[in-house]
Amino acid sequence: MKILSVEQIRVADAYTIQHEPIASIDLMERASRAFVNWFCKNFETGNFKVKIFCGLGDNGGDGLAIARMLQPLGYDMEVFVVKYSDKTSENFQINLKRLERQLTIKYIENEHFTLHFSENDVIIDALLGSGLSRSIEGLLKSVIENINRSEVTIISVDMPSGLFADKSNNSTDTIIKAIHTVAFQLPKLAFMLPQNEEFVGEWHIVDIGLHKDFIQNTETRYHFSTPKEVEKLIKPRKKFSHKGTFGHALLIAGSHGMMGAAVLAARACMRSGVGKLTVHSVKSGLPILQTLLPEAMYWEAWNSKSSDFIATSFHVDDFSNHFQAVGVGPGIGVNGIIRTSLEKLCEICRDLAIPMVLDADALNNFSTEKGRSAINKIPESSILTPHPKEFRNLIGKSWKDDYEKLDFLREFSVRNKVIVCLKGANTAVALPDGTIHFNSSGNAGMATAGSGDVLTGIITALLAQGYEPKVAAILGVYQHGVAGDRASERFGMTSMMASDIVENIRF
Ligand SMILES: NC(=O)C1=CN([C@@H]2O[C@H](COP(=O)(O)OP(=O)(O)OC[C@H]3O[C@@H](n4cnc5c(N)ncnc54)[C@H](OP(=O)(O)O)[C@@H]3O)[C@@H](O)[C@H]2O)[C@@H](O)CC1
Ligand SMILES: [K+]
Repeated sequence: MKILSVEQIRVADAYTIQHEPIASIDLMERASRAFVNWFCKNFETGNFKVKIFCGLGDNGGDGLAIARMLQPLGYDMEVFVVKYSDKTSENFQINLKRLERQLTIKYIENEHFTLHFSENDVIIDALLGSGLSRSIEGLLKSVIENINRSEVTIISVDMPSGLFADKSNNSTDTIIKAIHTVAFQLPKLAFMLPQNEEFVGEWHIVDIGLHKDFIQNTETRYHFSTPKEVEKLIKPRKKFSHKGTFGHALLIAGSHGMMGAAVLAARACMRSGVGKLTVHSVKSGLPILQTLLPEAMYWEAWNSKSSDFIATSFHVDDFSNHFQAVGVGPGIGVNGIIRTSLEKLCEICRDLAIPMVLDADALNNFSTEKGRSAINKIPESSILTPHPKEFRNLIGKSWKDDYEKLDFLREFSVRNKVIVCLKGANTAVALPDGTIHFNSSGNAGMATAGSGDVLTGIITALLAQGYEPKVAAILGVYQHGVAGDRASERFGMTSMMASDIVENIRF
């Protein structure tokens, strides 16, 4: 699903009006109806009051139409219009007249207002939507502060009022803190970013019938990977396939005391459909791995200078005609010898066109001063899976906000021609073509030790099975999240562990 900018949505709106064709006020009616349908499904009538706060633009117009539609359905309504300006939109005016025939509207015109909220109230926020052009001040600010203090359920129409859809707010800005945001047609970039979580709450999309041709033909750098879109990427298994069909993966993981990382990645790899798996790790890991994962083969770090970590001088002959994918990093440790091994490994994979996943310590080894100058050795189209701190170390600089983080992410991915999965809620998968794809699955319970190792295993398995790197990254991140969601259903977010994620992988 595309994420369009405010400007693009405005054009989509105009295009729909012209080409469907539909009158602007009727499109507003359709949008409001879509909101009402969502609302009725989620909030049955009962012992509560719905308090709608309307601004003076089209978001306010939506609010007035919503009030008109909800009242006959049995909701106890109270409608407030905040008169912060003399300017109103035409659709607002039309809907004001329509509603005045049905309900008494209360006006908030100056700072001398008092609002009373009771516990069960539900507030619908239709003060400002995508037309926000500056930080909120004055009367609107006072009203929003009052609403936020109420601690009742707040539902925002299209946008939490005061939040910019595709750029950063100032840290001191006044913004509605919604529990739910019901957005029209497409999500906004702001919804994807951790910094906005407290304002957006849980977000939902309702279809308002914006013109499909326009959306299809509009270019955007941001996408939200919906379950439907991603699940289509899974290749069905054919009846006459054999283990060779699904590739042989090599996982380079673990060190003395860090064998759990290797086990998690390896188990996830096997659960994700790889034909054969070899794990390359330290000698002391052999009994651990062979006991916990008899399905995998073991390749001992054969000339390591220390038995504690992998420091193999990789040789091309060990790879050619052997492996279809290499995943490297979980628990391997960081030092100059390991980095040299990694550089050699990158060289071999590049020469033999073996796709790679680099995670955790593989990335940390490229995050030292010397390491950073060797980043160009990572083969094109490799998949890197850092969490934000690893990414910060990799690029050697911090970002001032989540928007700048996305810029750095895109820059890094385009410059190095690699795919970067920046882990977090809505993991952002940055492709070398400059696009960023946000993931839709997963939960906060996945922020637990070993969760990243599981992802490495999943993506490595997909690469070995011949999935294109960008598909492997988007699909792998999604399936990892789905497995995490299943694990949290069973154990709860607090109690789930990375091995529960592995056991819930299902392709
Ligand atoms: N997209 C679609 O297809 C559809 C969209 N629809 C709806 O339209 C909404 C967008 O409507 P909109 O453009 O009228 O913007 P909205 O946010 O209501 O207010 C703009 C007004 O507020 C003003 N203003 C701005 N910032 C301000 C501030 N800080 N403090 C005070 N004032 C401020 C601004 O004034 P100005 O910047 O010009 O001075 C202008 O007068 C969208 O979110 C959705 O709900 C649906 O109805 C149908 C389909
Ligand atoms: K709003």
